[in-house]
Amino acid sequence: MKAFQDCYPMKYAHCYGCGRENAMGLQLKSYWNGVDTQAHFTPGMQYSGGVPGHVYGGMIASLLDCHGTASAAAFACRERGKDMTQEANPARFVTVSLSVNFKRPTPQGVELCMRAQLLGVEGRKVRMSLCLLAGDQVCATADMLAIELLPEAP
Ligand SMILES: CCCCCCCCCCCC(=O)SCCNC(=O)CCNC(=O)[C@H](O)C(C)(C)COP(=O)(O)OP(=O)(O)OC[C@H]1O[C@@H](n2cnc3c(N)ncnc32)[C@H](O)[C@@H]1OP(=O)(O)O
Repeated sequence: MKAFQDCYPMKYAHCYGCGRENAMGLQLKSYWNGVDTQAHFTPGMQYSGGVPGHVYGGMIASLLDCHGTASAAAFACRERGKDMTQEANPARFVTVSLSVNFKRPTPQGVELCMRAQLLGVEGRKVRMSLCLLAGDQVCATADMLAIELLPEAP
């Protein structure tokens, strides 16, 4: 299965969190999971928060952010009757609003799962509900609004 991020046009494939062209980045990969989407990632031990053994909150937000923008593109394509992974030049979305609710400490050394659920598509705007799990524990949830870049965007 092809990851959404592997379909990004080259000029938008340099994101620290999910760009396939960023060798120093996290290179997050997102996929369909039924009608929703998901991604998996295990942060390195250097991404600790204030207490050893727990993941830094900025990393949690980054994982939700990058899974969200990729999911926005996939959801919007689907709403338009297309499959993002079959598109030569799919739309690229960016985050304009991300509200993270940290529910409980996120353990280190565990594979994390990020999921996105579509709330609605309105023109260039995609609203989603996201969550981050460690095993079956929901550690964080988020509401996100992503906007489709115009073709003339830099
Ligand atoms: C980034 C460069 C490439 C970068 C490409 C790299 C992609 C990497 C993505 C990785 C994930 C990220 O971290 S993204 C990085 C963090 N995000 C950013 O840097 C985004 C910064 N913002 C922008 O560049 C701009 O605001 C855009 C491109 C998103 C939108 O500008 P625009 O194209 O001129 O569109 P604009 O008319 O302003 O807005 C379109 C519609 O969205 C609504 N809208 C706009 N902002 C908001 C908002 N904060 N909250 C609610 N609604 C909003 C407007 O009311 C309007 O609704 P209506 O009137 O139509 O109803």
